[in-house]
Amino acid sequence: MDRIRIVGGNPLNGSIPISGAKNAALPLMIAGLLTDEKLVLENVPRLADVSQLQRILGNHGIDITVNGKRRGDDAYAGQTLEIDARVIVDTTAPYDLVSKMRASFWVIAPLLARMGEAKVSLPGGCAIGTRPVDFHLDALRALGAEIEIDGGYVLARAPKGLKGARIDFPKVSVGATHTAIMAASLADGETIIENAAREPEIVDLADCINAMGGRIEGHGTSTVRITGVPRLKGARHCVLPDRIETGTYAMAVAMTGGDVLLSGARADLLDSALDTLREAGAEITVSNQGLRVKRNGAGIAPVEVTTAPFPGFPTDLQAQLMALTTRARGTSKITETIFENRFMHVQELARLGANIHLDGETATIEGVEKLKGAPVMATDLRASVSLVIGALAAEGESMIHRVYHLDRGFERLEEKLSACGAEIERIAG
Ligand SMILES: CC(=O)N[C@H]1[C@@H](OP(=O)(O)OP(=O)(O)OC[C@H]2O[C@@H](n3ccc(=O)[nH]c3=O)[C@H](O)[C@@H]2O)O[C@H](CO)[C@@H](O)[C@@H]1O
Ligand SMILES: C=C(OP(=O)(O)O)C(=O)O
Repeated sequence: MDRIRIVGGNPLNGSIPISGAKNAALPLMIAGLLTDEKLVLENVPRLADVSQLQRILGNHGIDITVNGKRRGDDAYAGQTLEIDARVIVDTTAPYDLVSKMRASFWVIAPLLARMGEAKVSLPGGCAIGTRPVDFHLDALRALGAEIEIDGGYVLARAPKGLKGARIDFPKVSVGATHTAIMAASLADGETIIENAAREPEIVDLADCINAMGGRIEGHGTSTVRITGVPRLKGARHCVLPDRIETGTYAMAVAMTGGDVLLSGARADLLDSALDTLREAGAEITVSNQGLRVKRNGAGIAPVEVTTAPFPGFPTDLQAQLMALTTRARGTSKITETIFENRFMHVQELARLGANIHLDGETATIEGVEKLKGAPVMATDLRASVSLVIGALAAEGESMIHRVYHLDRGFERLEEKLSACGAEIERIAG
């Protein structure tokens, strides 16, 4: 398994290109199953999760043509995927594939909507929590699907098609909102989704489906109205920039000091996370090139944050913020409300010298003067990058093990950071 070696202490200066968003690219690729025409997706990031989903879609008989860089593209340009789901040869998504990439469970929606049936493995457990799919299944039942669970698989049937309905989620769920929007887009009649997730990736999916001939309104608010159409056509859509990658690198600069342009980043996608970063002492200026992040001189100020669905502080930036606060001038508090086990980075940050106390869903972080490099282990996607942030500021050498977690959601991380002066290298092994 690859490792990443970092020698901390260098400030970050220069420019980091922000890739297309993993959490937008995945539902957009799945939406390709909604039409028998070509869906062309631009600015798709080169990530392990994207490759895994390509394999899963291939299992359904979907052709995906990958166009790499075109003449004039810079080294970091995203890839273009042409998704051709003209023929769906298999409506089963097997355990060995779904268990590797949870979001692939969402194929249940287009398979059911287009083929009238789907047999999809339950995704199984995950490091950060139980992550059930009951809200997804309740939404599909509301749309008229017969749902049965047998042998770890969800057997869904709608031989007469899906019917528009009212869906009221008891709790905000990004994935269940994606599932409901995709299924309702081809249902007969009108669907109203209440307590819908408002994440920018939901908006990106709905905009894409509308470009395919869908009729979705209110996306980005808690109430989404969908008028089903008999079929959807092909379209061309550009994946929006990754707000979590943006926030991650902004926190890295805030941690090490320096001055970096996050090119292609969009401030409107970060909302409360930008406020928190500024409160912590980062200077952030917005331009049409992206976000410029600086931290010179004055240290890191402590913050108190509670994660929440968009537009609240994103749970996917919680681990990164914790790394930043380990060197704040005072005591910070971070409360995680979305997932029940998303503090696994705490023990690893402590190996770097951090002083963190856990009490249920709240972490109290006493800022320390300095961190010291050490061998540490990645436990999940965002925890892994919080260790990178800690190591970038720690004295001496750190070795981060199990970086396959990192490769799920951060494209060319070591290249992007070393281009800004970090002493970082990947050691194959
Ligand atoms: C590929 C992708 O986009 N992943 C994101 C998506 O994950 P995902 O869509 O899996 O997360 P959800 O928004 O669904 O989860 C929110 C909470 O609802 C619970 N829940 C969810 C569904 C369900 O049927 N029943 C249920 O109880 C979950 O256990 C969790 O406690 O949103 C999360 C919350 O913003 C992000 O951290 C993930 O990066
Ligand atoms: C939890 C995440 O992703 P996933 O839902 O794919 O596990 C994430 O992107 O932080």
